[in-house]
Amino acid sequence: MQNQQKIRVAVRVRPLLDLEKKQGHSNSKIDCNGQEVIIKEERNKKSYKFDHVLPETASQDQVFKSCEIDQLVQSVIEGYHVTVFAYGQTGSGKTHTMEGQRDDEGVAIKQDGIIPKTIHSLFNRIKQNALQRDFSVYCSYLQIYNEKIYDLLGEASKVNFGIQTSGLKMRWNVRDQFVVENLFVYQCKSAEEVIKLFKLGSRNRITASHKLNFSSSRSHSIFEIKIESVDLKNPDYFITSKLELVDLAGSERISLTGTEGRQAKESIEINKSLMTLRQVIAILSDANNKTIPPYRDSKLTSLLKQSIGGNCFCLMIACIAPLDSFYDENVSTLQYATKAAYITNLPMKNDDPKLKVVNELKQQIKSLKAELSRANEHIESLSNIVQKKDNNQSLNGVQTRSNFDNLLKNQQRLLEQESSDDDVKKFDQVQQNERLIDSINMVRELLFSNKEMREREEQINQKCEAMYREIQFLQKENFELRERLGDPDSQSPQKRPSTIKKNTMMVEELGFLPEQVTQFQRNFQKDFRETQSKDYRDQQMSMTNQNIRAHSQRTQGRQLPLISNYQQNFEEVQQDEMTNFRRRSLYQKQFK
Ligand SMILES: Nc1ncnc2c1ncn2[C@@H]1O[C@H](COP(=O)(O)OP(=O)(O)OP(=O)(O)O)[C@@H](O)[C@H]1O
Repeated sequence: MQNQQKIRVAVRVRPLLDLEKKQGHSNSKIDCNGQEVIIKEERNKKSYKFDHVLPETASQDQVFKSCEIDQLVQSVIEGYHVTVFAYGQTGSGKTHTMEGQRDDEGVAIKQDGIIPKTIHSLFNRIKQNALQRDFSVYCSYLQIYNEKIYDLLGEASKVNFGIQTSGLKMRWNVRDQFVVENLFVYQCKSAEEVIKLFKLGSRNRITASHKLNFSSSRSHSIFEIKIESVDLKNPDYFITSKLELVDLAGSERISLTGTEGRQAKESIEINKSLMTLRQVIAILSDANNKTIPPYRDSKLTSLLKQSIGGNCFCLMIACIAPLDSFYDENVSTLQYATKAAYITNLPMKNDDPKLKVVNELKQQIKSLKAELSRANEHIESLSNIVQKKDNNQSLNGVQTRSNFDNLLKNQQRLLEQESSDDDVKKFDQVQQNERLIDSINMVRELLFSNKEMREREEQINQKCEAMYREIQFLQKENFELRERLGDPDSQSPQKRPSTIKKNTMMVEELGFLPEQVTQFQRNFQKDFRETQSKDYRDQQMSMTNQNIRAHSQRTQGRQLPLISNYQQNFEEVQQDEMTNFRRRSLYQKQFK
């Protein structure tokens, strides 16, 4: 098929770290030769080929260029979904490749990785296309930790992480497949804004130290950038696409990482979800295997369903490290990377779903019109037969559907005045007339239901637009509220919560004017500086978090009924289509 695309696979070998060199390790195990990776063990030598091979000397820039990520960004601009994910064992360099080099807090600060480079590339492309299309960019960031989903940009932070134990819910949606409910989505105007959010989320991501990695990610993370664009010349042409940048937690053997207690439990969960991912890859890569891939067995595979074996352009970056102890895991990584390269995706342009429904309905109306004109012709020929048979009756050319009533009357008259001489002839005539009357009624019903469908379509379009406006309004409201609350993200953790608490109370509960709020803020900050009590700050912090959570639930909760309304309407239209279809088949049967 024309649009089929294999998952592209790149392998990156990380260099030995200083500490590893000091410990006496050397890289005699892995060689890169063009598109080939050769991995050696004693006398064994295994060789694997990939789309891109990045040796240990490859810089972050070279990785970005060799993997042709700029082209993927262009695909997103054109309306295709794109996923880039890093895979490999713990400590193999996934986070370094995706984010860059981390500081002690786990935030990438040096050697920008794929994510920041991609964000810059995206905004450059948006600039280049700004004269043709109007773009809106939205971001969200989540982590899957111990098989639960947490919002890295919402109220889930390291500070109150323990409170959000139940995680966010995942919901099945016919169009987008699995979606996470109540995930914070931010509209961003510049690359800097997106990067700021990304860094904030990364800081909230859970990391821990173990024997193989000083700053090991304990969760899978998905940073999603959604792009909507409208053609400036043709505002009806609306496309939406998403770019998912995924940094998986690394598979790990507890015997090597030396993890215990909570970390050991994390290892088990990480390995379980990666096992499901491997199963999905193995099934999809084997054309003879007809088993249904077990996407639903883990949150990770559910959320990556569209990316692996779905409708996205997908790039997998398999990371390996040149250490003896990594040999088995490296071989396993290379084997799954080889399998992934066999998986076929079917990237599709994501035109506006609203537009799609409208086009489908237009198509349906067109085919109903064609059927109707065929029915008219049929009626006309039947009328001619009837006319010929009854010389005393003149039907005066029943030709179009506007003459249905005349036809009906004439046929009834015909029935009443039928000569009684020939009983057999009369019986035929009666039957024919009955059929004719039935068909006319049926055509009428079809016309009527067509009209109803058009009205319904119009209503749905209006509802869609209203809902869309409402969602945008809510997002804007959320964003503004956060900003008004003193941009908690840019403040130090000690200062942030109490300011938020004060602002939240003022704005939400008391309903002060903005100038009053600003004055209160100033007073409060002064009060706060004078208040040295740590207990007081802790108490304020927890109250603030509760307020933000309550507000977020309230605003996001308002979107759900709208969405369910929309779904209900959509189902009703589908029901109507079914009824129409049945009517048409009945009608066709009648004339066979
Ligand atoms: N290409 C590279 N050049 C220099 N240092 C690297 C490179 N790749 C990885 N590193 C270093 O190796 C260490 C482990 O890398 P990283 O944290 O990215 O591994 P990971 O695969 O994300 O591990 P985990 O799954 O445990 O999170 C880090 O100190 C990182 O800075």
